[in-house]
Amino acid sequence: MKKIVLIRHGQSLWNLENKFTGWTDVDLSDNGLEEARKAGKILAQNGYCFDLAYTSVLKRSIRTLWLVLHEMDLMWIPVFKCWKLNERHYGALQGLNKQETIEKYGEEQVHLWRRSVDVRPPALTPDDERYEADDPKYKSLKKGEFPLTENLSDTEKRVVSYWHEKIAPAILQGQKVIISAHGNTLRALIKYLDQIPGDGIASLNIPTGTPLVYELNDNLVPIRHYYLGIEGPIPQENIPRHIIHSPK
Ligand SMILES: O=C(O)[C@H](O)COP(=O)(O)O
Repeated sequence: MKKIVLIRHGQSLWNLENKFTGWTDVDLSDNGLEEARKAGKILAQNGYCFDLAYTSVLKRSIRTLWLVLHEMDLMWIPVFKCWKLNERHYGALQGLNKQETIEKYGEEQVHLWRRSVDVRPPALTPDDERYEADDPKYKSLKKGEFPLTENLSDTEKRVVSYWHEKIAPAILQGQKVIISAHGNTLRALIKYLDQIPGDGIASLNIPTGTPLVYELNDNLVPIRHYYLGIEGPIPQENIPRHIIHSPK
């Protein structure tokens, strides 16, 4: 049996301000910093240890990982950063307030943009200042690879390609792995691992800064999964389809 830990970054400054973030490189709020430290403590208290870590190139997930590893005294382990673990690109919604966007376009449209698997938010244009293809953190992207917007399926393709290229081979070699990433990146990975069809993933929201453990069989098929450190009943919207229980 293999065990991996997924963690969505702690609360970011734009989570706090209720703004669409996507690839905007926003840092953690004070609460997010604290969530990340708490996650590290909980993992250490529960006897977890990692050989390798994976994260995006966005500072909210990198800093979350740093704080987790710091609390676990594991800052020395190799950390691999890849844009393929970035949050879903939110196109021209990036920077807009989610509530104001609902007031302007209606609840139904915004829900489709946020949670539909195949609807893309309005695209950025390459002359938009939010189009950051020249940022050095993206110099490894091939021409045309930098997204102007993404739906969850687009995100799933890049996340799953990285899973097969890098993460799965490491797990199969027996490495203990943590992945610090983003709400929609983790929804996409869970959709793939649990083979959740179509919009079966629409109602899943991953809480910030909360370790989600996946136990996998030798073929990397999920056996069960559970959160660490949630006190009280777990809200239904936080529970991936096959969740069984949260251990004490
Ligand atoms: O990019 C964002 O705005 C958030 O990290 C995820 O937002 P969502 O819950 O609206 O998909």
